[in-house]
Amino acid sequence: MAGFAGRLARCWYSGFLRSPLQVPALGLHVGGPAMQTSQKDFNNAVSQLKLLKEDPGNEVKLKLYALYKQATEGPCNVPKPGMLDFINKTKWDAWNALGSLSKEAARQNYVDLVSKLSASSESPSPEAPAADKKQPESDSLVVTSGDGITTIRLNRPTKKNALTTQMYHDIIAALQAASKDESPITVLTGSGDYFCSGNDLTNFTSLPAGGPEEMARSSAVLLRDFVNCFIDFPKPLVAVVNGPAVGISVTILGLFDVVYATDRATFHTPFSHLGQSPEGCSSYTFPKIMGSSKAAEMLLFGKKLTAQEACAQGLVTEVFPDSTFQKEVWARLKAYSKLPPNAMRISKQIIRDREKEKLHAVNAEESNVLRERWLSDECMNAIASFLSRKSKL
Ligand SMILES: CCCC/C=C/CC(=O)SCCNC(=O)CCNC(=O)[C@H](O)C(C)(C)COP(=O)(O)OP(=O)(O)OC[C@H]1O[C@@H](n2cnc3c(N)ncnc32)[C@H](O)[C@@H]1OP(=O)(O)O
Repeated sequence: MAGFAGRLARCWYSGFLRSPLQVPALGLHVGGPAMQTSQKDFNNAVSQLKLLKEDPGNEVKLKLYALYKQATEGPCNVPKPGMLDFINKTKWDAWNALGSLSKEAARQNYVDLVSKLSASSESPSPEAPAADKKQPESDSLVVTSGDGITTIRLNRPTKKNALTTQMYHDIIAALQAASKDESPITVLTGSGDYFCSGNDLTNFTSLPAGGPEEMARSSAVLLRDFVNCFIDFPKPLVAVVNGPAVGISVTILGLFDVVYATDRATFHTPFSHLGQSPEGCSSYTFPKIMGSSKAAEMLLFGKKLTAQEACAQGLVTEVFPDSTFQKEVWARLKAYSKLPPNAMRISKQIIRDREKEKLHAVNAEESNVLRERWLSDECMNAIASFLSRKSKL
């Protein structure tokens, strides 16, 4: 795993797994023979955890961390980390939530959990779709060309195609390449049941050396560069919205030429819930597309639209039944891709050029405002709450 995704994974692993795996289980007060057995089982479980074939996910890792601390040190006895220290605060919350659970009970729970994980990693669930298992995390973006269409596919179905920092960079590179390639049409779509769940909220957990301010500054630059690519994209750009869309994956739709959606799709911009503010030029494009009060209901109050509502309000071009969505949409796009490419480009240029300067100014302003928002208590609390599994949209 490379780049930011790799750093992020290391960060979570070092946070949640290093203690149970690498710290020897010292300091346990071993009493009678029953407790010795428990101590031995616990040590075995600590070793067994290293052999797991699959990453158990952050929620489970957090549970393991808390039980390990409780089993080895007893009830949480360290000061609560500051609000900006997301990882350590989340870990502290999990440990503290175990209250006065005895060391013995924590050891037992830890052993039970590891044994459950070992059993399920040996016999994978028959219901799990084979495609999911084949998708390595490093292939988070897949770009293909054929039939006159370049397709940029978000490919993190197990995370609902949430956008990692690496993916923003990869999408920028893919759009730059697509703007110069042979295909007359470019498509953005998603793998699995979601189009995209927006910004990956764990992007904010790996603080750079410059601290939260540097994290906010570099994220604002990345956001601005990312959205600029959509503003400047010179060819017909089509969104094939294969499922629910959240956050930035909704706002950028205002910069697409055409948006096709399955009737399963929903469109959700919960910026206030997250202590954030609109991006993707939506503070300008949404009121223009759907009128100011409908836009306000989405951008201020986080109203989630169905595909039909989004279509009625002009954000979506056409809605298709989910059962025929892929077949109908791709057949139509293949036909459109045979139209004269220069005529399509020039028509897009006339439409877009009138707006370009304004869109760049809006993008720069939205990115600056978000830079401040990301440092606010409202935003920090919302992210910490999602990461500690206390909230979901
Ligand atoms: C640098 C540029 C910054 C631009 C800023 C943009 C702003 C935004 O985009 S705001 C929108 C941010 N997105 C969210 O707040 C969505 C958070 N996710 C959810 O509320 C839910 O996951 C869901 C409603 C999207 C789906 O719920 P469901 O029950 O169907 O599935 P889950 O079990 O929750 O998800 C599966 C898996 O995926 C992980 N995940 C989903 N979305 C995100 C996300 N945005 N960031 C990080 N991780 C996400 C979720 O944690 C699960 O992971 P585990 O299996 O490891 O638990």
